[in-house]
Amino acid sequence: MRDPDALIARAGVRGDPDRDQHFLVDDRVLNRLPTYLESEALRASDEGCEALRASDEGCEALRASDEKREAIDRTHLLEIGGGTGALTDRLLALEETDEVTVVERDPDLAAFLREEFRDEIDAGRLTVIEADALEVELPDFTASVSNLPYGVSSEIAFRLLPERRPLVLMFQQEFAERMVAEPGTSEYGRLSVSTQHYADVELVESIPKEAFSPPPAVQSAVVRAVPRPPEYEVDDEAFFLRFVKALFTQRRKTVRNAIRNTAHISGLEEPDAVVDAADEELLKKRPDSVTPAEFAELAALADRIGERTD
Ligand SMILES: C[S@@+](CC[C@H](N)C(=O)[O-])C[C@H]1O[C@@H](n2cnc3c(N)ncnc32)[C@H](O)[C@@H]1O
Repeated sequence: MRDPDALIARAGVRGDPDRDQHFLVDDRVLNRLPTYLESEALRASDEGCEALRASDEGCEALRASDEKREAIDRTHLLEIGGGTGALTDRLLALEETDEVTVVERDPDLAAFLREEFRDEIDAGRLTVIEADALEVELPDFTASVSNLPYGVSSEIAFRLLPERRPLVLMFQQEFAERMVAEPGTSEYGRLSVSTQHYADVELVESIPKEAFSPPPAVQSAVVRAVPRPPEYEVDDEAFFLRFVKALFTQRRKTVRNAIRNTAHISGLEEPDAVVDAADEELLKKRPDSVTPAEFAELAALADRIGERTD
């Protein structure tokens, strides 16, 4: 494996925090990141699963995870923000990976990646795209592992999640906690509902600042997202997400008042008609204790009888 500090030295750069450049320099973290495309039990088995095998429950989990491993297609990995290529190198080393595509906005870093990985590019295993990840046409990737530029991590995540591919993404810790939060917690909000609409998400590891050069201001965390259909029906996804956004602008209010007060955001002409028809128990709740399925139920009702303006 290429040494991350040596890559930075060869590139002759210093990460610029103003351009979201915090390079991973901890080998153990770099080596672990691609393994999050596998389940916990499987990773444990790779690290020596004797203890796991000793318990029936563990062996059951191991069998289940073997099935999951089959299901995750790692043939074409996408990395957003290649930097000096330390993670790229680990992705290229994966047995099942035929192809890696890296998107890097910084022209100097993109040029360095092309030089450093010339053999892999010539072999057709690596493509370096110099572009803004918010604008580039995404390739037909099967999964993504990325240490995201924090300034635009939300926008990038919501470009990737609708692609419905397995994702292993690094975020700021607090953002990651909000993505995976459960109803009834202080972290639960629009971000949790929107994220969990697309995937089962899990915060798999917190990463200290010292794992990066230069260190960011706050701790980071890795989120694994495995796509699945939501457990509820949504006819109009854009309206569902807008309705959730609207209600969470009033997270301290009851759902009843939140529906009435946010018609300018949700686009409902007749919010009172929705309130009159909705379940009383649900109307008494506050948005931060409403489950995604309950939001979907309310959004479907609003869509049917709320007379949308759009
Ligand atoms: C946190 S660093 C990660 C670098 C490398 N993958 C690593 O783990 O060491 C984020 C990288 O994204 C790049 N970047 C910042 N904004 C970007 C954007 N909008 N589109 C693509 N790349 C971007 C930065 O230049 C930087 O190289």
